[in-house]
Amino acid sequence: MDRIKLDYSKVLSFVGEEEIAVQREKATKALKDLEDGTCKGSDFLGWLDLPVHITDDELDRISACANKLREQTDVVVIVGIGGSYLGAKAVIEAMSGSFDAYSGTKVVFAGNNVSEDYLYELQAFLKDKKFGICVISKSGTTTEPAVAFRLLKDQLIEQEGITVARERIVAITDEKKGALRTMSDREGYETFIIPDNVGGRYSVLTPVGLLPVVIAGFDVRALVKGAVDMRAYSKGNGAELSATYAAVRNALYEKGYVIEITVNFNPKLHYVAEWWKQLYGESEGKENKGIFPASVDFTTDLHSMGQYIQEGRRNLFETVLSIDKTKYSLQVPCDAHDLDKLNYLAGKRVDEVNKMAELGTQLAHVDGGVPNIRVIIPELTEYYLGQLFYFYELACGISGGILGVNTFDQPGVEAYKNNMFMLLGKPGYERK
Ligand SMILES: O=P(O)(O)OC[C@H]1O[C@H](O)[C@H](O)[C@@H](O)[C@@H]1O
Repeated sequence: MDRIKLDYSKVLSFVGEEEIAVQREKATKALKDLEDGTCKGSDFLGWLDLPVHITDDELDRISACANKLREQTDVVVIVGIGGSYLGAKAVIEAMSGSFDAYSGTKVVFAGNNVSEDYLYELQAFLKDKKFGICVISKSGTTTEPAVAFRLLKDQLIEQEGITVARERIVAITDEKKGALRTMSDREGYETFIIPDNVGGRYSVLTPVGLLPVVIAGFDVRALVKGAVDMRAYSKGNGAELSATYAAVRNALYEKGYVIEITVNFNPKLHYVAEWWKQLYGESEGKENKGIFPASVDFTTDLHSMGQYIQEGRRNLFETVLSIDKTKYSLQVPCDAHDLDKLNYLAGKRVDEVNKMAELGTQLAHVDGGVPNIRVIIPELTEYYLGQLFYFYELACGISGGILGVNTFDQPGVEAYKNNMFMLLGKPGYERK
């Protein structure tokens, strides 16, 4: 098997190797603190060895539950928000055919917003369908999934009766605490546990990510294997991969490049970037510090955001998720009249056009003052996604350590919740 690679040659005209070396030294220390369990937030380091500890028995149980739901239903609604949906969504979007949604997919998502129209339309879509619910919440008390779950549970009971509804609901939550745990125990739902020492945004390789991926029909064992291999690699010299990414981005940050845009040239990676945004945004954005994580889909956004990136304020850098090999092959056809003047491309692979767009964009943006990192992914498969997740998780742990923050908490997320609870009249929040 190949491995994902990093190319940071196109940052070297913006930061010198000696500046990166300073950050590299900090990265080495941050990595050691992670491995020794002496970093800030060390109660949440369960993700470090998580892939290695996933047993065949656990995967069998996940598969059995997923297969049962697949057999009994036409649609499964994955209810969750933030870390309780983005990892699964990232894998499912990356692995699904682009038009699967139109031919009837097995998995839909809810509980990641409180849009009345979205929920209404979802309920209308599920009417008269055989559906199941996979409700995911580590805390078991998050408002968005709780509201969606209440609505969907009622609908399921109404459509199927209480006994069938109970069989079609699976909950992924804390082992002991939270409203979802209490409800699951009381109703007798099948449950899977999110370990205490794994935070939501680091939970993609727990049942939180794994169960929905199997429900959607993808190869979870390959996903785990990719992460296991990356973990094994990072125990030796391979830690360089994550440490280097962390060091380079911090060297750029020190020079005023405070926005990192993750770029893809394949729309299937859109939600990988969304997952990455939560991972880095919640981990680093605190104490008035941190790189702001943004993302764009190219070439689509070259026709909109491209202008700003090329010529706007020079405080951003790009990290391109570059896929080496496409799954399929398609050539630009020759046209006898050539009215569109495209015959110069005739016979070329569409991917060659895409690759030249990628290279052309990189050169233009570097010329325009935007440092460029490339994360090279051999192929878009579950295996390499597993590698990519672990690479980014480890790099985030290191990067937060370099920055000096507690990478594993998210105290700032509570502020809006408290206001919303007060405004909605939740008991106990009046005085706030
Ligand atoms: O899994 P839950 O407890 O429902 O949390 C879902 C998400 O919402 C929270 O507010 C946090 O900001 C996220 O880190 C978390 O992933």
